[in-house]
Amino acid sequence: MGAELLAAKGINVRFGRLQVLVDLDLTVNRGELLGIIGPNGAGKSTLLSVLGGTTSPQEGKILLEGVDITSKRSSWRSRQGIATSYQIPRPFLGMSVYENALVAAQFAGNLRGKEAQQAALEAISLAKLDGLADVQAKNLRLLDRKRLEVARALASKPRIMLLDEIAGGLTESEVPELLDLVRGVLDSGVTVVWIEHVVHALVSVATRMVCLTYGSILAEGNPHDVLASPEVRQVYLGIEPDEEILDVDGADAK
Ligand SMILES: Nc1ncnc2c1ncn2[C@@H]1O[C@H](COP(=O)(O)OP(=O)(O)OP(=O)(O)O)[C@@H](O)[C@H]1O
Repeated sequence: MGAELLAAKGINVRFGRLQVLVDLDLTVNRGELLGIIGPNGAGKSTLLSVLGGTTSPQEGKILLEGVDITSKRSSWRSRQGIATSYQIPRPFLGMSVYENALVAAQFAGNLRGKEAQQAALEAISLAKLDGLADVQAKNLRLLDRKRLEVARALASKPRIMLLDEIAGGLTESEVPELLDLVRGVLDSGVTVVWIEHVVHALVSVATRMVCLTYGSILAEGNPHDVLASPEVRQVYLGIEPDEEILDVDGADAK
């Protein structure tokens, strides 16, 4: 089996007259954590939704292990192991953590009976929510809702997980806990694609990084090399090539 798990080939997406993805090629390799960064409006979420099947490209193909799945809906893709976790956690608020994971196992993962129950329990355990299994989702703090969102994706027994800005809204002290969770997902054998504006978080776990701008790939490779490249510094971080980085996270760098 080759390294390529999921691939986008020659993807073009237009919303009316706005071209959001331009002849985009992207490969996701088995076992990697591919981080995707880029300025607002670069097309990152659109790319993730094209991979997950909620947006159809006007041109191009999506391949899963070399098989063309471009015409397949997101529900079909989730049953084939492509799970998506969105920026805003949206569990069923009136259901418990366990019930939410179970529903995901049944509907996203197409699992039944004991197998679904087992998948839900394993997902809850990996997401470190064991002690909260009976708590209603509406009573969880934000970090635990994020955990639940990852648990719901895990319960479908995915091969690949697409994460869209899941660190958003967390405090600095909560981010390391989320990183531990994502590392755990990766260590369990799930390939991860993670879009994130919290770059320092992403760079600490990503095994490869892509910087997107105006719907095209500006740079890709080792995360530290990508962040250090003059093009990325200028376009994404707003730093001129000969300017020293004083405070990448602060307003001074903008
Ligand atoms: N369904 C849609 N209809 C019309 N325009 C859209 C739609 N979805 C996205 N866009 C536009 O496409 C462009 C790219 O959006 P996208 O959300 O993919 O960018 P992004 O890189 O994820 O941005 P951000 O970092 O701000 O989330 C934006 O100009 C956005 O307004």
